[in-house]
Amino acid sequence: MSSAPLLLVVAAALVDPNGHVLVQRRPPGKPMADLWEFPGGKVEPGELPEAALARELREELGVTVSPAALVPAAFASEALGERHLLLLLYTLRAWEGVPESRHATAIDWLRPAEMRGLAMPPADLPLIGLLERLV
Ligand SMILES: Nc1nc2c([nH]c(=O)n2[C@@H]2O[C@H](COP(=O)(O)OP(=O)(O)OP(=O)(O)O)[C@@H](O)[C@H]2O)c(=O)[nH]1
Repeated sequence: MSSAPLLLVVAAALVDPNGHVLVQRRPPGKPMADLWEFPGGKVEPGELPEAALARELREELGVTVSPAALVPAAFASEALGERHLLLLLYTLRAWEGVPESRHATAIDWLRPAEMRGLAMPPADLPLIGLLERLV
């Protein structure tokens, strides 16, 4: 049986009242540079997933989020180099502040169907179809 250390990543689909979802473009110099992704990041040791995601959304977008507002939506499980990525995707419909790109080179609001034309990490591709049904 093969084994690889798990990398636990949390990400959010911020959904606006028109059913558009925020995506952001990864900056150059990071793995998967220039691909579009959902905001989020790694869960640090000892951190709860929802607290980690609220922290990432504050750092990356400058918004304040209640962990209780994060609704589990879907997950992806995908080999990532020598590790194995477990990506937990939440939906979020309420936050405080106006999202701005503090880390990403760009942000955009798209319907899930419109994401099919975007360059996104392989783990995200199956999540688009799931989001289409949820948003
Ligand atoms: N945030 C996010 N990460 C994703 C997505 N899809 C996906 O494969 N990943 C991968 O999950 C990992 C998350 O790492 P990250 O670099 O965003 O995490 P982080 O903010 O904690 O980064 P840091 O190490 O610079 O502090 C990366 O390998 C990234 O490519 C996604 O939609 N959103």
